[in-house]
Amino acid sequence: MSLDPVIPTIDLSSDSPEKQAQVIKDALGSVGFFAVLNGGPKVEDIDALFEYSKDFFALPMEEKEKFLAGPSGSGYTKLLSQALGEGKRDHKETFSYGKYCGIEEQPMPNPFSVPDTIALQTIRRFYKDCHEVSEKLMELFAQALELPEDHFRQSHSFGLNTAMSLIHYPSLDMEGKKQLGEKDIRAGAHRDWGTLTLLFQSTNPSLPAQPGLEVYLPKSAIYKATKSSLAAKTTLESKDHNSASTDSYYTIDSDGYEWHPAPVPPRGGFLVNVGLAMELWSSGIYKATLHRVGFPNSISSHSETEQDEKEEAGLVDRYSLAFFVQPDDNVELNPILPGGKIDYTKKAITSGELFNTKLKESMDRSKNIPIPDKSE
Ligand SMILES: O=C(O)CCC(=O)C(=O)O
Ligand SMILES: [Fe+2]
Repeated sequence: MSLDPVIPTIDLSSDSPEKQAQVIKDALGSVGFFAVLNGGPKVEDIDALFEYSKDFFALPMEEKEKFLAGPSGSGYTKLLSQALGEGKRDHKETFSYGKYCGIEEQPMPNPFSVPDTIALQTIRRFYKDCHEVSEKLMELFAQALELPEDHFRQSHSFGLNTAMSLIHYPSLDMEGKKQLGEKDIRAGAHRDWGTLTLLFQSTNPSLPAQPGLEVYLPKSAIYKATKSSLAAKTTLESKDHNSASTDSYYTIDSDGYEWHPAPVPPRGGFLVNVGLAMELWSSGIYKATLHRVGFPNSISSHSETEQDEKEEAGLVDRYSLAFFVQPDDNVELNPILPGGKIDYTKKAITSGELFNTKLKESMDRSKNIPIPDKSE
């Protein structure tokens, strides 16, 4: 079963490993994203973490500020303090768990701060399950390139560089919606930096998933994969291509790329994409694809219920959870030569150098973007 004609799906419980590796190879060689079903963390843990996330972000600012992220990025990051893409700050706040300071030592907010509580057990189990399924995926990444199965996996120590991030994209009220600027964005267009990212959305009925993630793809990849390409093309061409870049799913630019809406996997499923470290490591065979989270379109007259209308108008908060897998700092990202051998002859960039370069770039970028004052 595929959730989307363009972004393929693997089923970890029923597809053979050969099929999984083949689907992954095709997906990462073209669109850079795929969906995973029936593997990974427990559904109840995913549901619980989204509840904790909602409670944490609802706390007063002075509480959240007690956990402000330091240089490692672990902890709380305020609304509009990051700019993943060019030109605008991201309309999101995050709480990042793990990376550098170690998951055992990190100061944690309630209810994670009390030893041996269910909350702490849940977040630790979730982190461990994500790590384990990432290891399995890295084995498949290697298998698909006919490399030894531990080629990528062995460079990722448990709990060291990998971080999970609770992400909250607050809703806008009607006034905020009216003031939405052309470039306003929930997460600016970017490529991830690491090996791979697992992306979860809440499918807990009490906190419904929100669309908004879009992947920037060559039209050829989309048309090849879409069975009724003619029907798709008609839809695309009927859009106003000059409208704001964050404004629509399927925006086409002059290079023949489109923003393709990512599917929301069903309960327990998640999306996977690769970052720049994996792109370098695989000599570009696996693609780190540009993606972003936009505000939904303006209110549609087709909305059936008040809730639909609010969702479409961006009046509902969006929560997501990302597990960013990053190789250990000293790992050299030696690329693969044609024929499958690894090129050890040149000094390759290390994972730590790559991460620090990207971190500095994003910090410099956000410093140069003024904080918007919507009251003006
Ligand atoms: O929230 C999402 O769906 C995507 C977030 C993302 O791409 C990121 O934080 O790197
Ligand atoms: Fe991302």
